[in-house]
Amino acid sequence: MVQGTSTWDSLDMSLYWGTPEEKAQFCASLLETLKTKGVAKVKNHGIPDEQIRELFDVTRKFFELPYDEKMVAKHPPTSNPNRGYSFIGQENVAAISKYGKAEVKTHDIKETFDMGASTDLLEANRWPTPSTLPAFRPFMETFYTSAFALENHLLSALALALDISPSDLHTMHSAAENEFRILHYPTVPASTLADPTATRIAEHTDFGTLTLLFQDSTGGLQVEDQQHPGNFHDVPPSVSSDLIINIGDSLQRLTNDTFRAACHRVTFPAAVVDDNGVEVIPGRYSAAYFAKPNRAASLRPIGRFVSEERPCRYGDETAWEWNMKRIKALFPAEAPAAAAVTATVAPTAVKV
Ligand SMILES: O=C(O)CCC(=O)C(=O)O
Ligand SMILES: [Fe+2]
Repeated sequence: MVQGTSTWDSLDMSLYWGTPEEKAQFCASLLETLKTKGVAKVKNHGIPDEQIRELFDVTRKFFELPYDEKMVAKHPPTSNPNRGYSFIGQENVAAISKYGKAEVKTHDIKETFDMGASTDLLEANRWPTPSTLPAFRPFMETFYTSAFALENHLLSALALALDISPSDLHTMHSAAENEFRILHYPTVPASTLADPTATRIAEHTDFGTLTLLFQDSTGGLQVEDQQHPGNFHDVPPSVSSDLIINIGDSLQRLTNDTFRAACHRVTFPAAVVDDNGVEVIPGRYSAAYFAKPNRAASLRPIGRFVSEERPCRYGDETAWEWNMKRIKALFPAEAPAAAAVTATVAPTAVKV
């Protein structure tokens, strides 16, 4: 596979809150970028820089907690409910690469924490002991709310550009049955690069509508070129407050392939020499908010995207059925012993 760079100019979302002409201009460029690339970078999206700085601060503090404390909020050994802390090796995305058909089975070296809406009655969130990190839960809940508001603006922007009713998309996403995940890819010895099965996160598409992603300045995120499949381009970490938007499977289905889900992965950046003169691959933090249709919503393509020339390509599956099908394989039956994998982890400084 070819690796390369690509131009990633950030779209300026302040236009969305400007004059009707400016708004139309932003919506059209968002549509065009997502239609051709499956990914867009956006600045001035309304989530304040200060809140994003705090996001990375809270993320680092959570992952720096002792292992036993993170395990107070532990994710179940199965994919569902997708809530809580997953230790390194617990979830392996290679299992769902190319919809489960990937030839090379890599293993992800990452730890994650997943949560849903505090109003979600089906799946409760799992938190560390409140006294250990008092600011964690309130911050994460507040950020979830900010991300939901931004999701709704982005849905409106796409609806406007597509000339469909924004309220249809809003109704389909009204329950905020989304997931918010923070990720830590730990610092590892440079010798890890010699293992071809080691990676940060294997290539995959996300399952929902849109993913709103923030990354620190370490680098390693890559996305497949939709015009030249098989080629992956770096998504350079310009400013950590820049939002990266990915199209997910559900929006591909709802729009009958007008948008195509962005296949992406996280690879290792170049090794550096640390303060002790040891060659290491620097650690990385990121945060991903997965906006999803309501569980009960059908992913059958919206009528406007179906015509005689473009017959309906997808059936009447609900968002929940699709999610469960995709998520099922993520947690291998035999995850490696947690103690062994955490032993290699050194703290990662946030580089925003
Ligand atoms: O860490 C990243 O930048 C990407 C994470 C990701 O793709 C995911 O969790 O689905
Ligand atoms: Fe992803």
